[in-house]
Amino acid sequence: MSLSIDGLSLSINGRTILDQVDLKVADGQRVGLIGSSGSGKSMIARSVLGTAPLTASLSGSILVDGFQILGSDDRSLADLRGSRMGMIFQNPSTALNPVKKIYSQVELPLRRHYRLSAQERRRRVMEILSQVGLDAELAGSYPHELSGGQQQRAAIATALVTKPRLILADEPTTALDAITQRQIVDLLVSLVDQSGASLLFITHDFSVLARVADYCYILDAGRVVESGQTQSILRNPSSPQGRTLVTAAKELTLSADGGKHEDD
Ligand SMILES: Nc1ncnc2c1ncn2[C@@H]1O[C@H](COP(=O)(O)OP(=O)(O)OP(=O)(O)O)[C@@H](O)[C@H]1O
Repeated sequence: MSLSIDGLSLSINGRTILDQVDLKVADGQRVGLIGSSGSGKSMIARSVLGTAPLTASLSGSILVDGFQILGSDDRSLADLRGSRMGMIFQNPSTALNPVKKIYSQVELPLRRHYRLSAQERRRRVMEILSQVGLDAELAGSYPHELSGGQQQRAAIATALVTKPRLILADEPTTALDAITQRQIVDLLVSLVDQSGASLLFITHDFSVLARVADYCYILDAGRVVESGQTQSILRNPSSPQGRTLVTAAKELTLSADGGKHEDD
């Protein structure tokens, strides 16, 4: 499912938060949105989902598969979110309901948005749990009984159980350790590729982004300051913000390698 954002501006109480943002995700494409903290990345995701703060005033256009999000009624937006768009957030422990077992959380979007028998729902829930690498017996667990990585797998299962055609992932690995981070990123990429869905992946870390997206947009203070092929931006960023983010990713990689460099 394609996403086309054109001239999106958003302000709250007269303060500009997004300024004429243009961003495209083609059907089946994986695109990255990268920027420092507070640059407006989550506000773009919230605008696409139709969940920007009530005090926000928005202008421009957001088309999801040709459907105009801006100005749409709550009912249509809720239907779109529940069935055709999937959202994965940074912190799985806040995305999951602490008093509900994993099975019923993953099942909920199916109950809400599809007319399926209990048996059909069960088949789909167990299928997606297996695809995200969670043992069937964990379906009966509460979120606090799972590790951070398992919680994020459960959150991914909840987001993907309805087979959405557009997935928004907002820093889905930031709360995880480096090894789990890599496993979750690779899992997400393989699930997205298998399903043929489109992905907008939000991060502040180029080393994560490079594993996910061939094309990316750099956001700074609510404006897109650079966009292009991820590898070419990594080699030769043209904006000062791009240079800062690329340098930070290289320093992180170097310290993770104990100071070794690719060319060593
Ligand atoms: N409900 C709100 N009311 C007013 N301002 C808000 C609200 N939510 C976010 N903002 C402001 O909007 C700007 C963009 O925030 P946003 O969360 O989109 O940034 P971000 O790039 O996702 O940051 P991070 O990487 O830290 O999550 C920030 O200056 C933030 O303070």
